[in-house]
Amino acid sequence: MKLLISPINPEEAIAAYEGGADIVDVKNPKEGSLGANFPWIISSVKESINAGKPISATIGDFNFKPGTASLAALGAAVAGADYIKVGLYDVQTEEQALEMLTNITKSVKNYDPTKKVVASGYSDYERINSINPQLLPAIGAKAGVDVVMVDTGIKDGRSTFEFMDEEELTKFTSAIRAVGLQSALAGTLKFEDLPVLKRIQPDIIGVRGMVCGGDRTSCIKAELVDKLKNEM
Ligand SMILES: O=C[C@H](O)COP(=O)(O)O
Repeated sequence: MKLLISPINPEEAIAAYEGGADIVDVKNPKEGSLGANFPWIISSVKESINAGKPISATIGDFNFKPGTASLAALGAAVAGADYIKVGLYDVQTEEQALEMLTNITKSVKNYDPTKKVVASGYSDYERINSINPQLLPAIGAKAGVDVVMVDTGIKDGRSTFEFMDEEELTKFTSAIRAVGLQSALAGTLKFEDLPVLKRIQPDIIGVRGMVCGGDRTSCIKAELVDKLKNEM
């Protein structure tokens, strides 16, 4: 399993990097679960770790706006992100998800085919009226994305494990593997979730709150990233 850590600025990115993060994921929690940060923050995070690890950037919790999302995705790629992550938040149907992901992927890969697109659904999809993430492996494969993920849409302390149990998450990651893509799990993961995460074996786990000491509005601590990396 690779470890994706979500800093909000270069200082936190250095802590994530020094603690041993495999992917440094720039986001802006003030604008939502997968809130987008500014292009200059993405670039400065990349510089701060001297491009020592891949950079990921979230482009937002999107509604059905394929054009806006494609332009945002290109912006993140130009700013230096190696992984471009989109949240299918106010997207309800398979047709909408496919149109979003196909155009985002085209926009990113036309610019640089080595960049990776991450399609994120939400484990708490029922409370935000979003698409069921179990539909995303097939849609993601059709659209040409690289990674399919789940996170929580509402950051109120409830974990992905409260909305999807081990069996559902195993089904999700197996379906992703079966179509040749990588899987990522996130959403208020905790140290005590590590045994079940090791059984599920996603390719990537994504965290913030866990390495801030439990409060995601606090800051990332290198020693907690290091502890997590060791326990993984
Ligand atoms: O991509 C990962 C998210 O930032 C997870 O954040 P969280 O662990 O605070 O839910």
